[in-house]
This record gives sequence, C-alpha cells and structure tokens, in this order.
Amino acid sequence: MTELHLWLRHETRPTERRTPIVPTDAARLIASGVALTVEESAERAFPIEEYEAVGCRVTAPGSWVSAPPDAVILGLKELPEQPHALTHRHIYFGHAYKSQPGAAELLHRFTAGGGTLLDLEYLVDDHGRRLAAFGFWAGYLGAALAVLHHRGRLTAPLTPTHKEALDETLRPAAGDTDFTALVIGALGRSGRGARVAFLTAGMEPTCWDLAETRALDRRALLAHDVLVNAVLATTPVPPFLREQDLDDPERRLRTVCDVTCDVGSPLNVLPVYDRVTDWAEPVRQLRKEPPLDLIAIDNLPSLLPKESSEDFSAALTHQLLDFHAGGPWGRCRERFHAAIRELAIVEGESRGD
Ligand SMILES: NC(=O)c1ccc[n+]([C@@H]2O[C@H](COP(=O)([O-])OP(=O)(O)OC[C@H]3O[C@@H](n4cnc5c(N)ncnc54)[C@H](O)[C@@H]3O)[C@@H](O)[C@H]2O)c1
Repeated sequence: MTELHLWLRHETRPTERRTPIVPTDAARLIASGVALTVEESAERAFPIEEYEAVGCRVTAPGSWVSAPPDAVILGLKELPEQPHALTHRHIYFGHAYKSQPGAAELLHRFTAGGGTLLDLEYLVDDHGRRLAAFGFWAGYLGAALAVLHHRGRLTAPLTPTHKEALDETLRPAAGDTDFTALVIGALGRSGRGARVAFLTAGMEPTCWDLAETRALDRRALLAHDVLVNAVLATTPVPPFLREQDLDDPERRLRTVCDVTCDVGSPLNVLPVYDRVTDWAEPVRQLRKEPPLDLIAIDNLPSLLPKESSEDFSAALTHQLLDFHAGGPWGRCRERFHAAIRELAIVEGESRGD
C-alpha cells in the first residue's frame, strides 16, 4: 500500500488531447491505495466521468497550484507560466536538461519554490532504457503520413483520429502504384511503429539500424522512394542526407518523414531543413526538381491521443505503483539536482565568479 497522492492536471496546449493516466489505469492506482485527483479538461481524449466512476476526485482545470504540498502533480507537456515559483513535485516532460529554449527559466522556477522536476524522459531502468515513451506511435504516424502523402491522399490540416480510421486510409487502394521505403532506426520504438504502419499500408520497408549505417551507403538510401528517419542520435555521425544529395539528378527519394526532428542540433542526421512542419501544413517542399517533400512534425503521437495515451499510461502506471525514493524515481530526482548544480556552475561562470 503506497501513500501517494497524485494530481492529474489539465494540459494547457489546446492541441494536446493525450493524458499520462487513462481511466482504467486510474482504477488500478486507486485499488492499490493511491489517492488520485483529476482536473477536468475539455481537451482530454477520456471523459472526466470515466475517472470519477473509478473513484477519482474531480477538480477544476489548473487547480494544482493550490494542491496540498505532498501531492505529486502529473502531466505531459509544459506548465502554464504562472505561478512563477513551483513548490510541488512535478512529473512531466520538462525539456530542461539540454539547454533548450526556456530551460534555465524553468529550473529557476523550481529552485524559487523548492519543488522538484521528475522528468519523464529520464525515467529509465538500470541500463538507461526509457520506461515510458510515446515512440511507437510517433513512428507509426510518421510512416503513415509519409505513405498517405506519397500516395496523394494526405489532407491538411491534420486532426486527431483513431487507429481504425487511420488504418482504413492506409490500406492500398486500386490505382496505387508500388514504391519502396526505408526506415532508419528500425530497431527502436519509433522504428518498430514505422514498420508496422508500412505493413498496414501493404508494404515491407527496408530496415536499417546502427549496423547498416556504420558505413553509410548513401546511393542505396537515395534509391528508395520514401525515407522515415527514426534514429535517436547520441553521438554525431555523418549526415544521412546533405544538400548535394537533394540536387542529385539520380535521386529516387521523393518523401522524407523525419520523426527525430533534431533541427538545429549538432546531432542532426538530416541537416537539410531548418524548421519543423506542423498539423496545419504538414508537408514542405525541399526541392522542386527532382521533387523532394519533407514531413517533420514534433508532436506526432498527439494525432492518435487515445491509443498513444493507453500505451504510455500502462507503462507509467507500472512505475507509479512502485513510487519510492530509490530506483527509477530516485534517478529522476538525481538528474534534476544535477541539472540545478550545472545551471549554478554555468551562471557562476558567466558572471565571472
Ligand atoms: N516527432 C515526434 O512526435 C516524436 C515523438 C517521440 C519520439 N520522437 C523522436 O524519435 C526518435 C526515436 O525515438 P525512440 O523512442 O524510437 O528511440 P529508441 O532509442 O527506441 O530507438 C532509436 C533507434 O535508433 C537507432 N540509432 C541510433 N543512432 C543510429 C544511427 N546512427 N544509425 C542507425 N540507427 C541509429 C538505435 O540503435 C535505436 O534502435 C528520438 O529522436 C525521439 O526524440 C519524436
């Protein structure tokens, strides 16, 4: 029996319909003794009544700011800008440890209030493997959008949907011509999702992972019609595509979906574009002749909010049922304290202390 009080907050992003805990897992948590408060949310893909029915306490959106001090606030994406000082423990994707824009400001908010960030990206097992992630659905959607675009069936703006409806559009139709596809990072979560989507679309992609890119065969890469990049780069490697490859008249490649979206990072393996695309305009033309179109959307799983939430929630619930000071949560806490120390050093140096 754990004495955890979780507070599931409403997401402030208007397009965010996902949630880290779905009602069936809320029931599991409550059955194990967790107190669960859930904020109402018009956007969440799961109605509040389903949480209420399994014993959650329901409260107003944004009321976490006055939650009891021992409550652990749970969400996915960014916190609102107010209040400035963060006093609680917060579980969510803070994007604050890689010098991202706004990272230092966020860490200052935590130090100002004495709160703690338990960043979901850093919830890892003893081998450093992520314990809860949305990667599979990112890859699934990335490949699905690439197929639909390549077949001339992608309509914008994109809106959240269900897997059955998406799969219906993915299945090959009369008049569709065959094409070849390559998934790089094929052994990872996103890569596996991409492979499953291609199979649903009636095709078997070429699959590359670390072993196949060690001595990169760019000619073979450019000989595919569609590329889905799903790598998680941790060290710089030679780029998969360069500007001169885009101008290569022999290039067969026509559609690129960059699930990785590492734009501007020194680890970017596709340094041939400078900004992501979005739901309103999912596709950008990188070259007219020979044509090359890019899809680089950084919130792909939100397009299948129900399925991606269900998977994520199952994995996270498993960890929340074992919420204690050590293990994966202890590592999250240590990572947070390390980030605070690094920030103090960097700011000390920049002041010339
Ligand atoms: N666009 C989105 O909405 C979205 C959502 C979730 C994740 N992502 C991104 O997708 C990427 C993959 O995430 P994941 O959860 O699948 O990671 P993962 O760790 O499960 O898989 C990454 C795979 O890439 C492979 N890889 C790494 N470097 C490689 C290289 N040089 N050549 C070939 N393969 C290489 C690894 O071996 C691994 O199999 C990450 O960059 C992540 O940030 C994007």
